[in-house]
Amino acid sequence: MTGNEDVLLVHGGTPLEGEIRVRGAKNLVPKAMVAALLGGEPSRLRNVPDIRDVRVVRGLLELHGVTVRTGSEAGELVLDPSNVESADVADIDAHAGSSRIPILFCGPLLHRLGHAFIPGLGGCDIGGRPIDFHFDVLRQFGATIEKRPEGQYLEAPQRLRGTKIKLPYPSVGTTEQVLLTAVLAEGVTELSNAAVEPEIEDLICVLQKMGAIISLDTDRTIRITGVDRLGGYQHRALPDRLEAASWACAALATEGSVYVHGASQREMLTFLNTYRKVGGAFAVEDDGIRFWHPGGPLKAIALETDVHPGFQTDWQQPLVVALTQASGLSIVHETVYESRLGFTEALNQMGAHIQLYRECLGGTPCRFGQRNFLHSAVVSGPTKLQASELVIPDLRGGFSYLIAALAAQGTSRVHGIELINRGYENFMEKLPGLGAKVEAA
Ligand SMILES: CC(=O)N[C@H]1[C@@H](OP(=O)(O)OP(=O)(O)OC[C@H]2O[C@@H](n3ccc(=O)[nH]c3=O)[C@H](O)[C@@H]2O)O[C@H](CO)[C@@H](O)[C@@H]1O
Ligand SMILES: C=C(OP(=O)(O)O)C(=O)O
Repeated sequence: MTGNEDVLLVHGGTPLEGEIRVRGAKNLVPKAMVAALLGGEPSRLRNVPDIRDVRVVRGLLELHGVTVRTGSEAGELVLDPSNVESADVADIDAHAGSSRIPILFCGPLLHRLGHAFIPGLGGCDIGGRPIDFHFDVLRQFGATIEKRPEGQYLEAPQRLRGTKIKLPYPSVGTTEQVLLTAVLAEGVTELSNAAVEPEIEDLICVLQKMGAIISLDTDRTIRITGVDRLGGYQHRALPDRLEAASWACAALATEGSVYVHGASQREMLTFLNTYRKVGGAFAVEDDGIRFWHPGGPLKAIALETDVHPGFQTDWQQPLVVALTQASGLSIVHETVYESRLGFTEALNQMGAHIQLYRECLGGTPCRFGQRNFLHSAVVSGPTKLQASELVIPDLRGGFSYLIAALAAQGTSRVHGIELINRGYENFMEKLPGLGAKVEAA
């Protein structure tokens, strides 16, 4: 790409047609990389996408003394944690604000070194995103935490001990925090009201391969029996169901057809049901899923985001773009993040009719109902979208703006596209491969 690397001109109005491949999940791969810190031997992770969150975690692991090299297969990483004890982490401040993953280094570093320093977190600005649950559970394991201006300093005065925890909300990150800490803690940990996203199950598989003992009950309870030592693992990361859904929405909104190699039905059941209700068509094949607009009007729906197995919040933003093309009034109730609908303002500038509400418009009152957050939307469609000047606010919002620009009439200027690299591998190559007319500004 030449010109301004961070601004993309999108000439809209052409359906996306063709094939792309999704690889390992952004929400699993960096965590499986962190898990390698717990092992006494090297680990091998396959199906690793080339995205910024992976590069950030690789840098952090290397800083902590883990040798990371590419394996013989494309997308394979070999992670060797033998030198963690002798690493010099003086430069850790440079990693502040890079992603949400550093918080998950706490348990592994406390086990290995007895202390950990966690720089300020990054990640999408879609709500307050506190980390109070993380610190509450780490204290329960026996860690002490000191807030410093540059980050958080943690110590484990003695070996961490298994404990009984009930999460106030099934937080994905906190569930992973508990898993990565409990596996080497002394005794049994019982975690109730845990998150059970497919990426968490895959992390459990990684840890079991390393020698951990973990059971998952049907009532969101996870039990972990701590062991004294873990080995390495060999694992192929589950595919990115969030990226797959984003391309599915792009096919629908542009009236095109996209075959997503690597997409897996099992982890996308809820998305696929919703896609069908909106009027999208799909065919599940051995190696992936084909998504297309079958012609005729799309249908308005009522949608509530939720923890798994509900409708994943990261699917919401791309689907909203497709809903601007559906006939009638769609209702969207975002119950996971309080500020994940702000991206709709730019869609309205493009001609969409989306009204935000503070009330819980879905069937279920959520945590945000009485708290003044614009977390429900009514999307009135269909509306013709016109090109616009767009500034990317966050990862999924950014991909959603690309979809809107591709569906719109005219040429949009999309600023901040670098943010999309955090979770969408090679999207700048995938787009022209699907017939999208895009160029650097
Ligand atoms: C890197 C990664 O995997 N990111 C995913 C992960 O984010 P992440 O792990 O950050 O999300 P959580 O599930 O923890 O957050 C869910 C809710 O819990 C709240 N909360 C969380 C922790 C805490 O200490 N206190 C607290 O109040 C959050 O503000 C939010 O309202 O799960 C989200 C929900 O599926 C996804 O949208 C993100 O893509
Ligand atoms: C919110 C997301 O990610 P993160 O937690 O990394 O900010 C996302 O993937 O949409």
